[in-house]
Amino acid sequence: MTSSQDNIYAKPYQKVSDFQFDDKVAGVFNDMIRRSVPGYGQIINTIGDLAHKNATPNSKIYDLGCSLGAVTLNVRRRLEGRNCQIIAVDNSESMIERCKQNLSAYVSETPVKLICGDIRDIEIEQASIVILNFTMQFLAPVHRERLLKKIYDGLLPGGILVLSEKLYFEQDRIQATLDDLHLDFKRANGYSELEISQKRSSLENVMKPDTLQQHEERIRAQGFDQFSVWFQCFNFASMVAMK
Ligand SMILES: C[S@@+](CC[C@H](N)C(=O)[O-])C[C@H]1O[C@@H](n2cnc3c(N)ncnc32)[C@H](O)[C@@H]1O
Ligand SMILES: O=C(O)C(=O)C[C@]1(C(=O)O)C=C[C@@H](O)C=C1
Repeated sequence: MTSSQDNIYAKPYQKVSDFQFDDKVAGVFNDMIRRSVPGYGQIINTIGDLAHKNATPNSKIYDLGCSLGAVTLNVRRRLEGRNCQIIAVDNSESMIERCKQNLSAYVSETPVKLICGDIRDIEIEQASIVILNFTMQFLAPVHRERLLKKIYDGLLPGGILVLSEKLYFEQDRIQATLDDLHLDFKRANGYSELEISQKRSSLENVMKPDTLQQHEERIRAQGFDQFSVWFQCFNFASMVAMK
């Protein structure tokens, strides 16, 4: 997957506008997410492993908030001979356009239905796996419970949800420490203090992280039988929930 280097926040802005998944972001997104989210590459690969182990024959797999298709591409390679279909959804036209190109670069027997739309509006059915990889954090908190309920209802018995999110911690020293380690990760990946602070301002109104406890309680409240964090680095985690 090609991507230019992210220098969107490198020059000073008088007023930083709210973060959007527009054409500018889509053009650098692969670089941006790899330099911003610790463990991103490992999470993508492991979602492929989870798909390989859990996708049942003739079922559907949903990649909600698919961006450039990193999850879909990895999962698609791991579904050999199972007659599955992947449904990949994003409401950013720029992301969907690029995702389409990325998917067409490889041949696969598994069909992908690419939908440009809101994940709150799409139907989920016959699913063995639903993946929300750093997407739900961008949905206003009031919409999160209904989305999880819809996912639970659309999963087949034994189906799984993979949910990756940035976390917030109520213990103030833990929050400050993990946040600082995350910022060091960004610094080590070449982001300047200006880039870090302007990106932070732009995300403030649009990305609202929950605590791990909020995630677990809300997920279990929908009926999921089993829940665990399977990956965490600083304030980024990936969870798995089983129906
Ligand atoms: C951080 S990115 C996800 C990264 C991607 N899953 C990956 O693993 O590379 C969040 C994506 O969710 C999409 N998104 C945010 N809210 C959405 C919504 N309500 N409906 C559909 N897509 C949404 C954004 O356009 C963006 O592409
Ligand atoms: O929290 C941050 O500082 C981030 O940059 C995180 C994050 C994310 O978790 O999705 C935010 C926006 C971009 O999509 C890439 C990374």
